[in-house]
Amino acid sequence: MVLAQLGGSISRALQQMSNATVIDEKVLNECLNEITRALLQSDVQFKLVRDMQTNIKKIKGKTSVVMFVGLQGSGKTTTCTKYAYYHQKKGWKPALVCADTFRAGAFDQLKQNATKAKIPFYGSYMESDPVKIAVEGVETFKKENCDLIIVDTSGRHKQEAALFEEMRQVSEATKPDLVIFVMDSSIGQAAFDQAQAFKQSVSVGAVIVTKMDGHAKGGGALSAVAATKSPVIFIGTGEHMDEFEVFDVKPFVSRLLGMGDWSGFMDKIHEVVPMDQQPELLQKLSEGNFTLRIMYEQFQNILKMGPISQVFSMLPGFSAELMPKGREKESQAKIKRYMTMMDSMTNEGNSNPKLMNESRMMRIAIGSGRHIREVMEMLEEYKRLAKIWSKMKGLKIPKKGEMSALSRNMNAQHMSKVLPPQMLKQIGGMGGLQSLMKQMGSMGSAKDMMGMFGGGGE
Ligand SMILES: Nc1nc2c(ncn2[C@@H]2O[C@H](COP(=O)(O)OP(=O)(O)OP(=O)(O)O)[C@@H](O)[C@H]2O)c(=O)[nH]1
Repeated sequence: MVLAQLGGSISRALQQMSNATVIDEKVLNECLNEITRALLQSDVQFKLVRDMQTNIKKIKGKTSVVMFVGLQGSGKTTTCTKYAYYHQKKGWKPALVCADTFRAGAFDQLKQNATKAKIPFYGSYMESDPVKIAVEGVETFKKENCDLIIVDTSGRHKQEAALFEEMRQVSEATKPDLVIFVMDSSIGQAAFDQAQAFKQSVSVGAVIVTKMDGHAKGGGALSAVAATKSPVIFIGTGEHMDEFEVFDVKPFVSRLLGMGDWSGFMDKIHEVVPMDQQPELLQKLSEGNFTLRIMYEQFQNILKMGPISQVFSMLPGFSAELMPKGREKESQAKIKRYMTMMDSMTNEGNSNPKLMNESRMMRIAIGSGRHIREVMEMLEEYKRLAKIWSKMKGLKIPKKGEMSALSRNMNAQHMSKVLPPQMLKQIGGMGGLQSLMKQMGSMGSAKDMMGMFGGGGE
């Protein structure tokens, strides 16, 4: 098995496991068996593989201590609860410790969040020593057999010596398996220095970017990743407990580039559109040409492929608005109706929507036996889709099999143009950016393993 295949098999096995709602013995065994098979096929020594299996199983029963660090207001406390809640849903037994004695109200906030999520918490109104609270909290929850103990630490408005000293002491006393640096997506270029300062005090092993629901694109995350040499594992997308997503590099990069999820789009084209139609479709899209004909053909593909609900969501724009969930039948009928009107449009001799006027619309309506209102609705739908698909203009058409590498390279190239030069320099120029994105891309499936296997530190 070549290295790329081995990597693929392992990623798939990990991804399957991270998709599971509860990671129990069975899910873990399936994942390990899958990895074992791939390693053996790659001629890795049997003894090595067996030892790996045993070691991973041993670590699984161990309690993980995860310490959160970040500046005040970065969203640390909120993120601690989100992280705990996320893992609770996956079958973990998390607990929260509030070692933030600096901000009045921090304990109340954590207590309130934890109570809402039914997660045990520990803190004190009287004790002013964060190290003492952290140690007591971790010990208490270890005794209670919690397997994920999350320690929230103090923040400050800016990086200052007292904060870092406190963090260092808490870390030394609690010996976390993973330290997570929480950063606000809007900090921009300050991210590098900030993340580096934290990394110099404690061994940051992962980054979480908060407030991605706002206007900020989160470009600073790249600097934080470069400074801490650690992956982004989650993003915060709102104030609520479940507004928390596993980090996915493609939409993140697309957002940075302001292009929508077009690299995912390329993969989707390959899934949905028949092979022989792909080059022509991509060619037309790269010319910025989303015609009614293309819309018609994609409708045909969708209707042919069924079950419609699964296929639909694969093409950009064709999902939420055109076909709300649970109303597949209605949507299918709507598509057929649109197609009849489009047929009548072509029969009428001119299918250019730009040349549409009321009398033409009326003729199309009569020709297809529909109401003029429906013709207008269909044209509106066309405009909406054309707008989404017009983003594909200028797209380079990859050869078969080059998809991932190409989208990665293009992303890096595009990104090097939109990133502030100073940030690009910090990251290590174009070469640094490319390897950073590769690193980010390969993190996908490893992220859930981090807490689990106690990794993440240096
Ligand atoms: N919109 C949005 N708001 C968020 C997100 N994460 C946190 N917040 C909000 O950001 C504000 C600050 O969050 P906290 O969790 O209190 O910040 P903190 O970093 O713990 O602050 P200190 O405890 O003082 O260090 C709160 O109003 C949160 O509700 C997010 O992903 N999106």
